[in-house]
Amino acid sequence: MNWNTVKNFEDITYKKSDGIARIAFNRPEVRNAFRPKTIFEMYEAFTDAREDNEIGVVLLTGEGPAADGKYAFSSGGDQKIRGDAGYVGDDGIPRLNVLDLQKLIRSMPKPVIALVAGYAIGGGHVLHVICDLTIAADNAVFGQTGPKVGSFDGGFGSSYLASIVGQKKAREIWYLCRQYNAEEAEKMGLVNKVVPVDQLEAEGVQWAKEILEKSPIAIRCLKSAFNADIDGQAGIQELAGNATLLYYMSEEGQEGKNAYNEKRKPDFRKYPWLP
Ligand SMILES: CC(C)(COP(=O)(O)OP(=O)(O)OC[C@H]1O[C@@H](n2cnc3c(N)ncnc32)[C@H](O)[C@@H]1OP(=O)(O)O)[C@@H](O)C(=O)NCCC(=O)NCCSC(=O)CCC(=O)c1ccccc1C(=O)O
Repeated sequence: MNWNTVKNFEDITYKKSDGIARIAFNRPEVRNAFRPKTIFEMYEAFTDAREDNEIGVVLLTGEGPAADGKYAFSSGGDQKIRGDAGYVGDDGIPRLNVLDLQKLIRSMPKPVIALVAGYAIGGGHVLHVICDLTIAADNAVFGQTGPKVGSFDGGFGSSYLASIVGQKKAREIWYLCRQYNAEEAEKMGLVNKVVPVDQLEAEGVQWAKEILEKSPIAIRCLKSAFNADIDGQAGIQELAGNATLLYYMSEEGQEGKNAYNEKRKPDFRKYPWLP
């Protein structure tokens, strides 16, 4: 892929090519742990990818390997800058802003594919769970550490995880804080495919290209439909937003707007009441 850098950030890399955005954690020396700045940069890149009409799929990954040869997707919140009420950045304010990123990935109307090489641990694990699809390298390691380090994710990180791997397995993952290899992850339905680490990006690009051949509106409606059942009112809002979008695009919907602007009564009688 001939990636073009969109913008130079400190904690992430952000590139685009041919309908695909590639966003990566870039703190390999701490296994791509994230601090508030990392998440602000991620949020900016994801927002740009969402707004760009040319982009249909986002790949989320981690730069690596580190100097010691090890890979990481992300090891979660940076414990070295964790204060008494959250992760503390240069402004001294404690935050859990990864929750905003989770919501953006979940609700943006484009598929996000996690490409996991090495560790996907803690809040890093939760982020791959939230992505639409996950492709793992054969060296990938998955797990939650919350109850070991004084943290937990009672939102998507537990309930959505349980809807993927089942209640028993999700409780095992959180209560025992074990690590699972790529083969085990594939067996429990946590990842879509496992490939050799040197083929990870090519595989992700191939999956993205296959999606790009499909109908954008069909894919966005499917994403919100898959989300709707466990996202409550927010899920219904997303799904209904797509119905409104399609209605706006119809002649019937436009008749209402045109009649208002032309100061006349709308003529909806010409549209059928379909069975
Ligand atoms: C990932 C490991 C298993 C890798 O082990 P190993 O290969 O042996 O490497 P190390 O020598 O341990 O690490 C190398 C180097 O990196 C530093 N480092 C690694 N991870 C972190 C980290 N998370 N924070 C800070 N620094 C890290 C490590 O200290 C080493 O540097 P030195 O200079 O040599 O010290 C292993 O590293 C490991 O277990 N890491 C910790 C994993 C972890 O516990 N992560 C935090 C989980 S909690 C969390 O992520 C909360 C997230 C959150 O914000 C949240 C809040 C509210 C609701 C939901 C969430 C959410 O979950 O998203």
